[in-house]
Amino acid sequence: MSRAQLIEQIKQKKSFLCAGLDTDIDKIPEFLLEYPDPVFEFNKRIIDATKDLCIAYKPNAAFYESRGLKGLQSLISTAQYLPKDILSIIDAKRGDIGNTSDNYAKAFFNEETSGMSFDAITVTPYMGNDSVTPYLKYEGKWVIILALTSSVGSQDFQYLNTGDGYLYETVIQKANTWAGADRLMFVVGATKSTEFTDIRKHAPDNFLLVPGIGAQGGSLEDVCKYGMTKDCGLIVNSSRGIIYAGNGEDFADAARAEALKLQQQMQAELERAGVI
Ligand SMILES: O=C(O)c1cc(=O)[nH]c(=O)n1[C@@H]1O[C@H](COP(=O)(O)O)[C@@H](O)[C@H]1O
Repeated sequence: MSRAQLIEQIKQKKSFLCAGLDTDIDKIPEFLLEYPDPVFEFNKRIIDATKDLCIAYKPNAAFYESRGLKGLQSLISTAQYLPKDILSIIDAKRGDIGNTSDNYAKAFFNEETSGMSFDAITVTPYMGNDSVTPYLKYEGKWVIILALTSSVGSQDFQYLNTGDGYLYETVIQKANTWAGADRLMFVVGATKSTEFTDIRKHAPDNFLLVPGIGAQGGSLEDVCKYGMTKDCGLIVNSSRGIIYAGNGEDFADAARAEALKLQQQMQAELERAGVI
């Protein structure tokens, strides 16, 4: 998906909401366990109920890989079911030497070999340039680099002072020499809202994938105040807050109600910033 198509989706839906499909088989409503693939059935109903409100979906690979072959099948079915006009992000947080990254890229971007063709992948920057460029060989696909995460452990490395600012700032500056804002995004946790001003100095045009609202305590209002650009520039994720909003037969309606609340707040922020 191109940057222009992403921005068009945001304007059309008046939303920059990403629903995180962190689907845990132990947390889904019990009646779904009778279906041949309960996790896919859950995802399918969540997608159907929220697709007019979301501009992205982000399955987190861990929740699928932990179930072995069955989990992989749920992920492949989900990847194939996701609407083509909505940004699909595989949250895999990969990072390795070039030929290994080539294979991670094949796994998530090459439908012919793996059955999956996501639009974007989350990548850790620790191994540098040659660990990231293999993903960029795929025309039209996005790399989303971890910059400043929502985790408490972000203090351990990301805030190390390099003598020229924090390490996360170096990550953003360096990565922006590998590709443009039409191919690269950065992950910045919603719990880091005051740092968004700094981040925008290094990444004025990049879209930022922002997890950490809801369950992790980040504020949507602050993220928008410090991080929104004229093109919106934000994709804000909520996983547990949406998908586990309900636990009965009507779980998809409950998920929709939560997504709608977020979309309405997002619409107000987009109007305030003059994006729409
Ligand atoms: O890359 C991510 O998406 C990510 C980065 C980060 O800094 N913090 C973070 O929570 N995430 C992911 O975002 C999702 C957050 O889920 P909830 O806290 O349930 O909304 C999970 O899939 C996390 O793995």
